[in-house]
Amino acid sequence: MSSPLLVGKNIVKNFIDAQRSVDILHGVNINVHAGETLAILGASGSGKSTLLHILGTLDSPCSGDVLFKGESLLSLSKKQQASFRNTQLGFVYQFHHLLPEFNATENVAMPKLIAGVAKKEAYAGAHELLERVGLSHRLNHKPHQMSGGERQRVAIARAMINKPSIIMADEPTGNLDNDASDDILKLINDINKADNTCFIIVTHDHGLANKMDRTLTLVNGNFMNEGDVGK
Ligand SMILES: Nc1ncnc2c1ncn2[C@@H]1O[C@H](COP(=O)(O)OP(=O)(O)OP(=O)(O)O)[C@@H](O)[C@H]1O
Repeated sequence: MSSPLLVGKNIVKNFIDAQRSVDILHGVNINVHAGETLAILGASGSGKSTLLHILGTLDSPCSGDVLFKGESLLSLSKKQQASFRNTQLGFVYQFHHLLPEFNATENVAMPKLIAGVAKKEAYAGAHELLERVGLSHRLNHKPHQMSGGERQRVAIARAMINKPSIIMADEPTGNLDNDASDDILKLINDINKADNTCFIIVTHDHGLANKMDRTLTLVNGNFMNEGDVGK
């Protein structure tokens, strides 16, 4: 078995709530392999989003470590973590988080512009991806001029623009009807097969989860099937 791309090691997370410590993650271990699709399930409040944020360096654990290709991400400076996120990760959220005043092309190009790529090249890349997600007729539309499913496809195109090895998605179909959810699922599978992009998806949607290579369920701060180390 190849060594994992991303490892969460003994991740512990507590929040202080009304002066009382609330334990969310109790030493979670997870190995994620290049090119796999993984769903994280669990009841509301079980810590799925918290774990995803920790794996994506958007939040810090109280103890434990996160390794990417064997290197600790927690020992990086905030600036290095931001650069890691920009180049290696893509994020997709339930409510797309597109910038409302920018059109689809500009939203998709944004991570490239932030990485210092010239506008012409960034926009060309954005057009190519928007075409790939079936939105070549929506290049100049702003988020409010698009349907929920279209907005989510723009968010996926934005997550792909810097060719990340991992896309992390938090309830990517949470706000969509069945047809739009099926389109997103198909898109995720197409991208995974074509580019070998790994997907880590937090979801309540068992239909979506069951189409992933692997599902892990958080219960009482740990995975029910802990020890499952992936393909
Ligand atoms: N910044 C914070 N301060 C205090 N408590 C927090 C904070 N962030 C999350 N929590 C708590 O941690 C628990 C886990 O939250 P999290 O959002 O990770 O759960 P989840 O499994 O993703 O839930 P859902 O499925 O409802 O989105 C919740 O009880 C939440 O209230």
